Amino acid sequence: MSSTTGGDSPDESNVNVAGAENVISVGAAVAERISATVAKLVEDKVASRLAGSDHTLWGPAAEAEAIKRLGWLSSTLVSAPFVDQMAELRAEFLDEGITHVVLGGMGGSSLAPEVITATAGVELTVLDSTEPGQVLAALADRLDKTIVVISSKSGSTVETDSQRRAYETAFEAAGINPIDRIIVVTDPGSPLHESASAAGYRIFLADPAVGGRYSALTAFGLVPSALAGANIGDLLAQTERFQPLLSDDSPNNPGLLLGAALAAGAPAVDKVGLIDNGSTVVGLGNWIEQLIAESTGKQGTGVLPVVLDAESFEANHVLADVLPVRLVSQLGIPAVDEIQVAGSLGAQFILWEFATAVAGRILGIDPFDQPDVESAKSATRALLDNRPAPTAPNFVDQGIQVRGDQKLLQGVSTLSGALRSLLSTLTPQSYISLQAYVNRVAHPELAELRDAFATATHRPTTFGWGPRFLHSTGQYHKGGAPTGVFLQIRSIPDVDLSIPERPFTFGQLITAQADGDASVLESLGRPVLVLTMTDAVRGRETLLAALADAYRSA
Ligand SMILES: O=P(O)(O)OC[C@H]1O[C@H](O)[C@H](O)[C@@H](O)[C@@H]1O
Repeated sequence: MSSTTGGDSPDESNVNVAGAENVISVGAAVAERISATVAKLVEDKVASRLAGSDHTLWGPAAEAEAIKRLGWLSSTLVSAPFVDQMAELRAEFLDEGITHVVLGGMGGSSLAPEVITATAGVELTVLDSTEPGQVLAALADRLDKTIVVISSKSGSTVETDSQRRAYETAFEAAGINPIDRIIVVTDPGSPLHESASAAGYRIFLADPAVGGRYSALTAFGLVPSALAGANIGDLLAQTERFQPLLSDDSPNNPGLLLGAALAAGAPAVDKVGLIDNGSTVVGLGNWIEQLIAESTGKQGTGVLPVVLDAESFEANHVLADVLPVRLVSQLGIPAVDEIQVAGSLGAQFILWEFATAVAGRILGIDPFDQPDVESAKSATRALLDNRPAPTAPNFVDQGIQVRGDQKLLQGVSTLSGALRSLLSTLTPQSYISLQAYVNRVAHPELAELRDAFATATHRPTTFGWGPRFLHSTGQYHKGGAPTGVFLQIRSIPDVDLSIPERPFTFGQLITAQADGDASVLESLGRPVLVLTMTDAVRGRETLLAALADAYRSA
C-alpha cells in the first residue's frame, strides 16, 4: 500500500481550495521505513513548533543561528509589497525599450530565479560564472537593452562583485550610465548595501532573517524574476494556499513525510535521486540540490542530492543507497521504494524548505549554516594573493593534461589509466562528482558525461558547473560523508578578461577557485583527478572514449 497525502484531490485545478493540494505520495517500503520517525516528529510537535518559528528544534548549538534564520516561514507576508513595486518597475523598463534581464549572483541568490523564470517561460540570463568566455558572451549580448540585477545576501561574494565591476565598465564604455541599468539586491548593512548606496544604485533590501538557500520567496527570488516577467503574485499565492498544511502535527503532514524520507534512511540510504519525471516545474532539482546539500552535508553526515531525469541510469536501477524521488505533474502510485512529489512551484518551495529543516533535526545538524564553504573560499583567496606558478601536469594524453596526487597516478601514463585509477577508489557507498570549470554556454554537451559515468560505474553521479556548484553541493563534498570521488574537468580559456580595479583576471579567478577547491578536497583525503582540456570542442568525445577504454581494460 502506498499513501498519498497533502489533501484530497490530485487535481491541480483545486489549488484554490486551501489545503486541497496533493503533493506527496510515498511508496509502501519507504512508508514503513519512516513510520517510527514520523510518529516521533508528531509526538514532539515538530510541525507546529517549526511553523511557529521555534528556534530550539535543532539543539542548543544551533540556537544562535536558527533564531535569526526562520524568516522564510513568513516570506509571503513580508514579500507582498514587491508584487506592485516590481510590476511598476518592469513597466518603466519596458517603456524605455529595456527587455533583457541579466542576473549576477551565486547559489541562493540565483537558483530560485532560474527556476521561477524557467517555469514561467520567461527569459532571464543567469550569469553565475567567472569563466571569462561566458562573462564576455553575456556582456556582448544586447547591452543596450539590458538591465542587470546584482544579488548578494552577504554583499561580499567574489563572483558577484566581479560581475558587477565588469558590467559597470561595459555600460560606461557603451555610453550608458550604470546607475540606470544596475539594480542591487542585498541584505541591509552589507558591504554591497553601503557601496551601492554611495554609488546611487537602485537597491532592494531582502529580509535578513532568511538564509540564502531559503530565500526563494524574498527579494532574491522575486526581484529578478518579476523584472523578467514572471508572475510573482501568483507564486506567493500558491505558497500561501499550501503553507497552512505544514503546521499540522499529523502523520500525514507532507513536510514531515518528506523530511523523514530524506533523512531517516541515513547513513545507509544517504542519497536522494531528484528525478524530473514530467514535472511542470522546470529545473526544480537544481534549486533543491543546493537546499539539501548545503543544509545537511556537514559533520560527516547529510543527504547527497543527485539531479536526474527519467532516462538517467539511477532512475531506472535500484541502488541500495539512493532514495528515488520522482518530481511529477500529477501524483500516481509510486514504486514501493520511491516517493513522488507534485504541486505548484509556490507549494514546492515551502514544502522542500520545511522538509529540509525537519531532516536537519532528524540528522542532528544545524540546517542553517554552511561551515565548509569557507574553506574553499579561503584557499582561493590565498592562491589569488600569492599567484604561484602553475604546476606541470603529471602527463598529457590526447590533448588532455592530467594532474593528480602520487597515490592516484603512480605508474599511470594514459588518460584511461588515470580514470581507471580514480574509479577504482569507488566503494558501494561512493558517489562520483563531476565538476566542469568550463564555459557552460559554449559547451553544454559536457553535462552528458554525467550519464556516461553513472552508467559505466553504477554509482550515483553528480554534475556541477564550476564555480556555481561550490555554492551548492560544495558544502556536502567537504562536510558530508567522506564518500565522494572527484573529477575536475577544466579547459584552457581561449580568452581572458580583466576585473576592473582588481589585481586578478576572470581567468585567474576561475583557476584559483578550481585549484583551491581541489586542494581542500585533497587535504581531506578525497580522491581528486584534474583533467584540463587543451581543446574543449573535442573534450567530451575524448573523455567518453577514455571512460569506455578504462572499463574495457579494467
Ligand atoms: O548571496 P551571497 O551572500 O552572495 O551568497 C551566495 C552563496 O554563497 C555561499 O556559497 C553560501 O554558502 C551560499 O549559501 C550562498 O547562497
